[in-house]
Amino acid sequence: MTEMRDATTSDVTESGAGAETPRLRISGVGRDFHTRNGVTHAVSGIDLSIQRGEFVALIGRSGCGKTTVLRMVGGLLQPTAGTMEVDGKSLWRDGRVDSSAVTKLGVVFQEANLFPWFSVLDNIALPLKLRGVGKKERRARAGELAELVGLTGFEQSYPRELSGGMRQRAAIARALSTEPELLLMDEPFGALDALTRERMNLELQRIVLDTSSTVVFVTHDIQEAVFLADRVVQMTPRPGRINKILPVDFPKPRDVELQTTPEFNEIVRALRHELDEEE
Ligand SMILES: Nc1ncnc2c1ncn2[C@@H]1O[C@H](COP(=O)(O)OP(=O)(O)OP(=O)(O)O)[C@@H](O)[C@H]1O
Repeated sequence: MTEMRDATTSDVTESGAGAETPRLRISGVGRDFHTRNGVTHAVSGIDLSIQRGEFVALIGRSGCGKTTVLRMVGGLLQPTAGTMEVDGKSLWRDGRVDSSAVTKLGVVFQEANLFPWFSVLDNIALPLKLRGVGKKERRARAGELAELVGLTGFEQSYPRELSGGMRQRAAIARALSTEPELLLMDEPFGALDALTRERMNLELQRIVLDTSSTVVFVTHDIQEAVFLADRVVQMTPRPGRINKILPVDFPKPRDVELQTTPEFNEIVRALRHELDEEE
């Protein structure tokens, strides 16, 4: 039987005595938005610790604050309450984001946000260029990543010449180029067709295992969350809070066949049931 844990108790063991410093620690984090119509409490009281090498998926209904959490972790949005630490160091201090923490992050959002005047290869290589990696090395690395995401033959194309899914794959390759310690992904495969999405899931799993990356992955797709994650965090809206945290203990690497097993589908059903309960 699948065991769901209440969010309130989930962090106790992780932050207990002797535990290693988590890659990411979110404590009591909230974010309000002041609009013409009043205040929106987008998220409130978020507590979550993520260990090195852990893959955590955030799921929940539209508007429950998943993107808001990811943007705060990514240093793009300041929390109005609580603290965030990357490797034990505050991400935000005196209203400013710690630039040394941000360099550890790789970010892939819903839109690819490629530079239109750069080729695919130059887009993928850009973070390496900004870090001073030599031209030959960064082009070789970008070429490998282009192959990895299925863009071989399109290295010299410009973003406008690619489909939406191909642009997104280039954005993923770009985020992976620096082998980030914390990879933040917001529905990165939402625009891809089902087969490409499945392939990207397998490739992402392999890359994450190879690089021991820590990942926070937002998705609407429960199956995708359970396939990829070590823990699935389910949020509820108004204000956005963590409702449940579900460990997924299948060994890795996982094969697509896993998705046909009763054990896998029991976890998917349990999460779907939680989401249905909200209605
Ligand atoms: N810049 C903003 N200004 C005002 N309200 C905002 C802003 N950004 C988000 N919100 C509000 O905060 C809440 C959470 O939004 P958020 O985009 O984080 O949800 P989400 O779970 O990522 O949704 P989706 O699954 O649709 O992407 C929503 O009520 C949204 O309207």
